[in-house]
Amino acid sequence: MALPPARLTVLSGPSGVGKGTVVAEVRRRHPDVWVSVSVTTRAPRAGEVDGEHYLFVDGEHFDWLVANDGLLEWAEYAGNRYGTPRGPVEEQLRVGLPALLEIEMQGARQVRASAPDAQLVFLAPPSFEELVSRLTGRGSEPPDVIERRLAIARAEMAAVDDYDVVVVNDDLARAADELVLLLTAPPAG
Ligand SMILES: Nc1nc2c(ncn2[C@@H]2O[C@H](COP(=O)(O)OP(=O)(O)O)[C@@H](O)[C@H]2O)c(=O)[nH]1
Ligand SMILES: Nc1ncnc2c1ncn2[C@@H]1O[C@H](COP(=O)(O)OP(=O)(O)O)[C@@H](O)[C@H]1O
Repeated sequence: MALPPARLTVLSGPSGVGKGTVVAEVRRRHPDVWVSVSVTTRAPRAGEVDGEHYLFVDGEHFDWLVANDGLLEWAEYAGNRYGTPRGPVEEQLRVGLPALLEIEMQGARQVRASAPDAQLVFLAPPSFEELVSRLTGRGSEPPDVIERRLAIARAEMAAVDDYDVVVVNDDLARAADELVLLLTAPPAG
């Protein structure tokens, strides 16, 4: 009997909603869940490890990856570029295993266009006020960067209908459980 096709799942949501926290919780409970490591031109934050949180590259390296079709999708976000290395995702799906991308909205749309079977999950905050408080409380960005991210967040919240599923990140454990179920759910149809 043929195995069901492996699923590509995209998790998006506004900055500060808790994408990184939910994905970390999923991996803590299920270390076997495979999550793509993106390349970015953004500078590492304190505590971020090259090759683990991101592959930190300069603009020239990023250009080279784009020119050589090395990225499955990429986007500019708040003044930096981010992209998903194509090879590891394709290999994961080729051997029949689920793959998770944690990326922003423009990238999610590119994935939808190139892989119509991909499942798009939107991680939503319990309220906009809670989003502001999480983003401010994280303390990793100066006020002007927070303002810029909140402006993008408003647009992102308005695009929720583009997604297949909405997971509300109120209770961390519940949100992580929901995401695990979605990752392993067979594709519809
Ligand atoms: N399109 C795209 N977006 C990405 C990728 N990697 C990360 N992002 C998104 O880029 C945005 C900014 O990421 P980051 O600077 O790490 O900030 P944070 O998500 O607020 O902690 C977030 O919405 C990420 O989901 C990628 O490979 N492609
Ligand atoms: N379910 C939750 N309840 C309360 N705080 C949360 C929850 N999930 C995440 N946070 C907090 O919100 C802040 C932003 O989370 P983070 O994972 O960095 O967001 P993102 O990756 O979406 O930008 C962090 O300080 C994190 O501890």
